[in-house]
Amino acid sequence: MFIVFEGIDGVGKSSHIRGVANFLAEMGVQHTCTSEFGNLQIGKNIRYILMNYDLTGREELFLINAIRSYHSREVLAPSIKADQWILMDRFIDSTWAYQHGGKQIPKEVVQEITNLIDVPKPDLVVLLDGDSHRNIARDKFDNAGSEFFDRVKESYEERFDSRNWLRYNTNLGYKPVQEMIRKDLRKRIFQS
Ligand SMILES: Nc1ncnc2c1ncn2[C@@H]1O[C@H](COP(=O)(O)OP(=O)(O)O)[C@@H](O)[C@H]1O
Ligand SMILES: Cc1cn([C@H]2C[C@H](O)[C@@H](COP(=O)(O)OP(=O)(O)O)O2)c(=O)[nH]c1=O
Repeated sequence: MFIVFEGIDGVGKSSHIRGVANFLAEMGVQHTCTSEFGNLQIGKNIRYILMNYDLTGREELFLINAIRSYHSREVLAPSIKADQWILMDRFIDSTWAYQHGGKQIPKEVVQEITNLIDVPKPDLVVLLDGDSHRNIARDKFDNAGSEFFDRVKESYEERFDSRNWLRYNTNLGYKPVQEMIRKDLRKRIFQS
């Protein structure tokens, strides 16, 4: 089961991934937690570039897809082969939300670049929808202002697919949302 957590910066993705990882450990489900910008050193370097250089949306798109392809080969493919559950912090829908929605790169351009790389499709996307809990003035994306984030949120809405997306209102607080996520995943554990 390949699960991706999506949502704006500071909405609680890392916290909920940690919670779900603990839950899977309790249930005896083999799993791995990963993200393109956080797992491998090369990804951390790319994140540094993204956060500290004034890149155009297209430049970001190329960089992100390069690391996406590499991370997929190095982390996703072996985990899938080993039949592990994957909990991933952001994936392709972040690119739709940030580079298409936020930075307003046309759909066709995002689609064309995305088509060039071969990556697995998530079984489930967990969309965390609510306010950011991060000190907003901290980084470049936050400085881009609330209109940027409104467009990011709108793009997530456009991408929402009721077939394999679940949405949670994080403004209800961490604990109730984590409980809802666990309840929904429990069904899937017993199905698999
Ligand atoms: N529901 C919540 N209420 C209050 N603070 C929260 C909540 N969820 C997360 N946080 C805090 O907000 C910050 C950002 O959360 P994090 O999980 O890192 O978000 P993301 O991975 O989406 O950027 C962390 O300091 C975290 O402890
Ligand atoms: C994966 C991805 C992230 N990003 C952005 C979202 C974040 O602002 C930034 C860093 O990602 P990340 O480290 O996941 O941020 P956070 O923990 O704050 O949610 O990169 C894109 O613009 N496009 C993408 O495809």
